[in-house]
Amino acid sequence: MSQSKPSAELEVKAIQERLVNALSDHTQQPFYCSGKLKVTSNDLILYYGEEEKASRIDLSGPNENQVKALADACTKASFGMNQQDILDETYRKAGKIDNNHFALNFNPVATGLLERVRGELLGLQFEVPNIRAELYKLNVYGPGSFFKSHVDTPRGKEMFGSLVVVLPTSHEGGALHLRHSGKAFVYDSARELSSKAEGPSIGYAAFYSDVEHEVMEVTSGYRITLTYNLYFDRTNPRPQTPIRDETVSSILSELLSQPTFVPKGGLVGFGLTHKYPISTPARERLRPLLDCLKGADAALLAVLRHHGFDPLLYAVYDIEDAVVISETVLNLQNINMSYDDNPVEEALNGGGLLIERDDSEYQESKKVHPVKWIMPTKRINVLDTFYLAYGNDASIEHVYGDIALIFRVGKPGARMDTAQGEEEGGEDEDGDEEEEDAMSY
Ligand SMILES: O=C(O)CCC(=O)C(=O)O
Ligand SMILES: [Fe+2]
Repeated sequence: MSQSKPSAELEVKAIQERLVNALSDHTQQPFYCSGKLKVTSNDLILYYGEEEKASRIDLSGPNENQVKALADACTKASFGMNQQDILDETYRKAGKIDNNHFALNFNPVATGLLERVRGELLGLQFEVPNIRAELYKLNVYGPGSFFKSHVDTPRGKEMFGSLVVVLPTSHEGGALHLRHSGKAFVYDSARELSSKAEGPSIGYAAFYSDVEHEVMEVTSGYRITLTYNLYFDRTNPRPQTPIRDETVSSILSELLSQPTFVPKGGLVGFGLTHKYPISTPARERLRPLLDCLKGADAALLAVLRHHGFDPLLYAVYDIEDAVVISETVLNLQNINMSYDDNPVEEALNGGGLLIERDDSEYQESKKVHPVKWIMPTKRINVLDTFYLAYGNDASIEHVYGDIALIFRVGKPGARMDTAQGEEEGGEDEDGDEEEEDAMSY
């Protein structure tokens, strides 16, 4: 039965690796879905205009003059940069009509498109939440139009993605390039819609909000799109008993049964696969985002809860020689970096918990609460805190941040006994109270 220490450690490492691989199977789950949907000509009648008298165009077979008139009725589309609305045709060249100035019969619920996106994008292996789509804009990409690489500006915590509907007007070019976690996909709407043999169809692509995307230049014709923001729908609650992932679950059990895995009890952390919208200004609690996790992250949460753990979301900050985690977003911009200030202390006073410090004095004083990382998180640099460079619209409400799911385990054999769990650093009588505060919900 007894294992020598090095081989026990190797075994723990191997189990951890298997756990990461099982979770990355979920990451293989597509970050997008796309396709073609048959519609009726009635779905494609568009009315638009800002004045009393609206124009009408049948997008299932418009003539050139009609499309040109629609393009002329558009205003220039802007994009968000550093929380400002910017008009810059070297970055985005396209026309737009805001959703109060047009009406189209097409309905993503009635046509079954939303249900299709829900199944294809959110997957069927585990809890699939209800979703709703909010019409955002109509865009016209004429010859020479494009939209360079960006991520869409999140509008609220429940927003998890975007849906682009491409209407069946002839065009060439204008392919949508999608990139996420080192993977790329191209949705070529021109090709998707080139065959009109089966009657009118629309093309669609839906993707998670943290997916970088780009519309290549339209070389001829007009690419006309509707964009929708996709939200989790809280008014229709998610199922109470999430379907958990058996493989991830059994590897986690195996890991927790290893006596050399977090032998004194302590914190265990997983960096998340997706990015999530974080409210600004700071001090926003991250906990409500637990209901909005996507893909592999949602699968992980379901498994941890099934095991009886109650993980929380933390922002992870690199500050000087320390790493601090916080359950609220820290207002790091207010932390003055001048030499007589102590930014680490300030972060800790602001509710942070110290998890690493390259200072032996600290290690000895047991103020460090180490996290055993199963999946490392992308660390946030103190100077560029949660920050959005390019979006599709300016927003001061939400920006994207990297966060981690962290939970406490007890000693081997008593993993759920977290109240008596000691830090890896050793016994800590008075430190416990302080740490309970920081970890309290
Ligand atoms: O038209 C598309 O395919 C994407 C448009 C887009 O990225 C946006 O409007 O933010
Ligand atoms: Fe976009």
